[in-house]
This record gives sequence, C-alpha cells and structure tokens, in this order.
Amino acid sequence: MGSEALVHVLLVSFPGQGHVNPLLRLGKRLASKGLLVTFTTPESIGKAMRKASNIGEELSPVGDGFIRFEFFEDGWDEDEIRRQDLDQYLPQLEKVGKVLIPEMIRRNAEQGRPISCLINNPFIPWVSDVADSLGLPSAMLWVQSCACFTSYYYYYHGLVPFPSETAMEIDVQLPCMPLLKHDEVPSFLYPTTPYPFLRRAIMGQYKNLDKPFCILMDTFQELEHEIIEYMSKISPIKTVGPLFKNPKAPNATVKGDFMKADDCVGWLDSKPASSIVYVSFGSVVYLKQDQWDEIAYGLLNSGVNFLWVMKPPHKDSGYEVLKMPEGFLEKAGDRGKVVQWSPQEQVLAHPSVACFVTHCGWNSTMEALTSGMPVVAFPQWGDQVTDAKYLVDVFKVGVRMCRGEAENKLITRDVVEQCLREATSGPKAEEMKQNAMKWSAAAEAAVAEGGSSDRNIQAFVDEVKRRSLEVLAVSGKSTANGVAELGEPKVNGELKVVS
Ligand SMILES: O=c1ccn([C@@H]2O[C@H](COP(=O)(O)OP(=O)(O)O)[C@@H](O)[C@H]2O)c(=O)[nH]1
Ligand SMILES: O=C(/C=C/c1ccccc1)O[C@@H]1O[C@H](CO)[C@@H](O)[C@H](O)[C@H]1O
Repeated sequence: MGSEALVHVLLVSFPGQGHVNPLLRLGKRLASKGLLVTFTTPESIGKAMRKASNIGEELSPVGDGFIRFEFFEDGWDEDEIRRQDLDQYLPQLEKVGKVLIPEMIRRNAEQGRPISCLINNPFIPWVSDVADSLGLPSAMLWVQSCACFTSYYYYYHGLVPFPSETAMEIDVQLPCMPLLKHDEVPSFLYPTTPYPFLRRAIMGQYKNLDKPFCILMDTFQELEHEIIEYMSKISPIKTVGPLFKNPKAPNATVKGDFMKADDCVGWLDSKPASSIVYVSFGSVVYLKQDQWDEIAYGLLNSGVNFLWVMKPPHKDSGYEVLKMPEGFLEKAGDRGKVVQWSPQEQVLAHPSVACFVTHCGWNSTMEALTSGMPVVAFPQWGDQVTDAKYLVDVFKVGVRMCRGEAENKLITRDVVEQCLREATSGPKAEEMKQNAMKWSAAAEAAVAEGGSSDRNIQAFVDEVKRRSLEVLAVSGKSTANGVAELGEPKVNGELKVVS
C-alpha cells in the first residue's frame, strides 16, 4: 500500500469499558469511510487493552482508512487506588488531559498528521474545551439512548420537575416519551444517588453542549423515532448506531476489551438451539452475595442451560469477591458454564442462546436488540433503569426482573425462575423473540449502505473533511490553534502505510 492523504480525527475516551467500546466502534466506522483515526484514553486502560486485545503501535487498516492508538499518562502511579474513586479521578483526568491532549495534537502535527477534529464521549466534557482552545472542531458521541439524552437535557434546563428531596416519587413526563415513573428516570438524577459525581460530569457535558458541532448517538432512527425527531430540532444530533455493526469492515479485528474473553463458543456450539440463558451484568455493576445466590438458585431451579459472566472485582474496588453457593457448579454440571469475561457480541449472535439476563447498560441493550435477543431486565443504576423501561414496555423484548439498586430489594430465586421461564418458553417468549427479530432487521438496515445511520455517518465524515480544509487554511495563516507553528500541515496527513 502506498502513501495516503487522510483527514485525521482524534477520539478521546473516558476509561470505562462501556465508553471505550462505542467510541472505538465509531472510530472503526469512521476509518472504514476513509479517515485516519487516533484513539486515546489513559495508559492505565491502554495497558489492559494491549494485554487483552490485539492492539499495538502500528496502524491498522480498516476499510478505506486506518486506526491507531496513543495513550496518555494520567499522572498517577500505576497502582494508585484513587483511580477507583471517580469523585477524585475525574478532576485528575481533566487537569492532566487539558495539558497532555494538546501536546498529543501538537506532536501529531509535527509528525505530519495534523488533527482536524476531536471526538469525546460523556464524563470528560473538558475535551470540547481543549478543541475550542485550539480552534479545532469537535463532536461528542453520546453513548446512551436518545431518551436518556432527553431526560438529562430537560433536567439540566429545568424544563419539567424531576424527583427531588421534597418530592421523591414524582413521575416525569417528557415529550415524545412514555411517562417515566420516578425510578425509571436515569438514576444519577435522583437526589439520593450514591454517584453525584457522575451527575456532575454529565451536567458538565450539557454545559458544554454548544461546543461540539455534532452530537453523534449510538442509537438509530427507527428505534427511537419520535424522540430523535423531536430532539433533532433542539440539538445537532445524528444517530449512527448500532455502532458495533460495521458492514463496510465486518472483519476488522481491532477490539478494546480490558479483559481477554474466555473461550465459550465451543460450549455454546454443543448445546441445542435456543436452550441457553446468557447472564451478564456488564463491566461495572457488582451485585451483593445474597442476590448472587438467589440468581444461582433461580438458574438451577428453572432447568435452563446457562452461560454466566462472573467478572472479578478490581483489586482496589473494595468489593468482596463473589462466590458461587456451595455445590452449585456440581449441581449445574454441563448445563452451566461460568466465565470471567465473554465475547458478548458472539454470544448474543449464537443460535443456542435463547435470552439475555442483562443489567441493561446501553451497549448491552443495543447489542441485544441488534442480535434479535429477548432480555430479562435486571437494571441497577444510571441509564440502566430507563433502558429497562424501554426494553420491556416500548421495544417489547423484555421481562422485568427488578427496578434498580435504589429499590434495595432482594429478588428471590422464585422470581428469577419465573422470569426465566417467561422469557424462554410460551407465548410471551415467542412474542418477544418476534419483536426482537424485527428490531434486529431494522438495526441491520440502519447501518447498511444508504440506511439512516450510514447516511448520517457519511454526512459527518463529509462535514469533518470540509471543516478540515478550514482548519488547515486557518492554521496555515495563523498559530491560533497551536498546531501550525509546530507542524507543517500543508497536506492533511501525508502518510506512509505499509501493510
Ligand atoms: O462478559 C462481557 C461483558 C460485557 N462485554 C461488553 O462490555 C460492554 C458493556 O457495556 P454496557 O453499556 O452494556 O455496560 P457497562 O459495562 O458499561 O455497565 C458491552 O459492549 C459488552 O458487549 C463483553 O464483551 N463481555
Ligand atoms: O462505564 C460506566 C461507569 C460507571 C461508574 C463507574 C464508577 C462508579 C459508578 C459508575 O457506566 C456505564 O456506561 C454505559 C454508557 O454510558 C452505560 O450504558 C452503562 O449503564 C454504565 O454502566
């Protein structure tokens, strides 16, 4: 392969699995449409990604473009336990990132790869300030549903009353959305949330919402039609999901897992069609031992086959390591498999899997819908409680097993068993499967060439290219963005690529 002139975008991610995955997927989509993409997040996560996945120093070809990684130090020692406390870590990231990201941008310009656009995900809203201060265009990838985006928007602007200390249990009616019961509103907005720092981080993004020229969303028009149409009149949103599907580069192997996935596909292959319940609560939720035990007995008593993800807690998280109940694995025998981390996309696409017991993180939600997989909703906090509402009552692909952490209620083995039966056999299970298959077809159509998300991605790429000419024209004349005086960005990233 010879030299290529590519427009270069820098993706800056919050260091969480549920944030890295969609931003990296966006990166691959942009690359597949001919951009050069550099992906960055703190080195503490870079280290885990390099160990678990096949990413290295080199440029990886994806479709018509390329993706590469550069990580930045967060200024703390490798074993600093304060990383587990976002109340302390988010300000540290902002302090360091505001210095190191501009340096990274300068370095890239010096090396003949001037950056034309910055894209961040929520929780690190200061990235838009960095872009602004350098005179660079920026965009934000919203990694949750449009319904959640709208909820936060209405909260930030004080447009309707939300649950408050004096009125904890009020329901919330937002335009083009179903009535949200008090515990279906994104829980970071509850006055009692144990995660007020995440509410602050998200509100920081809304404060900065005039800075990105575009808000990309990992959802699709057909899924949240009315609310997307409504919010498009207020904010420059563009739906580009489901991002995990990339028809232009289906075989791109670049992945951002923080843990190596255990091999379980052979075991799935050995089981009959639609016989397995897949259970996973994502990368952050960590249940209490008594709840874990009830789920274990519910699985045993229901008689289903199951694949259960039991990820180890971070060593500095303060969580006690969960244990399976005495004799559980022996009783389950070959009916069950427990892994530390799964190749979830493959699992959800596997014909042996009948349903997904999920915490309803937005990535898991999109992956389930796109894979035509019915769910049993076990939300805990944040957007999960709203996603559960949509999965069950709006998308009609789910059975509800709980209402969230705030309820502080032990879900018994009998309820677990009953939900599993409902989701795997009988008329309700069939109806949910049919609905899920309908969403799957709509999702595939949205990302296929000419589909709603594909058109939006293409329009975004065209706009980034157009703006890159403006950036280069300005930087050629002045030093306002701090790039031109260091680099020689006469052509936009003349790159030598050897593959
Ligand atoms: O065993 C697992 C569990 C999760 N995931 C992936 O991790 C992400 C989790 O994101 P989500 O928004 O669902 O939840 P979070 O972890 O952010 O709470 C999704 O892309 C999953 O496919 C995975 O690959 N293997
Ligand atoms: O990645 C996170 C981190 C949440 C967190 C970390 C530390 C203490 C409390 C909470 O959240 C996930 O982000 C996804 C995308 O926004 C979302 O869909 C999932 O529900 C979250 O778990």
